Amino acid sequence: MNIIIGTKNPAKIKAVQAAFQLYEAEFHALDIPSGVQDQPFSDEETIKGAINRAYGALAAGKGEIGIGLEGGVQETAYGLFLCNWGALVVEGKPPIIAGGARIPLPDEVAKRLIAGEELGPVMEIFAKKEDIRKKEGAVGVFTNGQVSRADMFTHVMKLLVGQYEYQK
Ligand SMILES: O=P(O)(O)OP(=O)(O)OP(=O)(O)OC[C@H]1O[C@@H](n2cnc3c(O)ncnc32)[C@H](O)[C@@H]1O
Ligand SMILES: [Mg+2]
Repeated sequence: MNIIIGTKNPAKIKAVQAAFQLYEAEFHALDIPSGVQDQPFSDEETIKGAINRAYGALAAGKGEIGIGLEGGVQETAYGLFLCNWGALVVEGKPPIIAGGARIPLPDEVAKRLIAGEELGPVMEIFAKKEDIRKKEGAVGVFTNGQVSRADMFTHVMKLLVGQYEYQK
């Protein structure tokens, strides 16, 4: 089975591979645009980005399954929360969707995003480290390394693969 992943971000690729580890699968990672803002600002926009990437991946690569994983933020009465969504698509069927764990962002980070900056670069300044989005992620930084971005996306991927198996 060929699985086309709509990103080259290693934290996301690792999560896809982990969730399909019992499958005889070949993975192909392609840079696919999300079709939404670089910094999605709601669950709905983030879901749309994940679905767009999953269908984009399926269309661009020759495979049976397309995967889209997208990170965003959602405003709430309790602050700006990280949100992450995934989509698994198979030709001719509606997308399978799953969401990831969420935590509030510190005010200092939230303010910069509300002012129009992107989380990736803001995290590099905040944590004084490069490539956080490809490694532990904001979720890893703000949970003291307890849950990395790959861990969080692995959970999303298990929710997707589990639904895919149930619906088969
Ligand atoms: O290459 P792609 O797949 O696009 O990976 P990405 O890291 O840009 O991830 P997203 O597009 O899904 O994330 C949307 C934005 O949020 C940032 N972001 C999301 N989650 C993050 C995290 O855990 N740590 C740091 N930046 C994050 C990311 O850099 C983007 O600015
Ligand atoms: Mg991106």
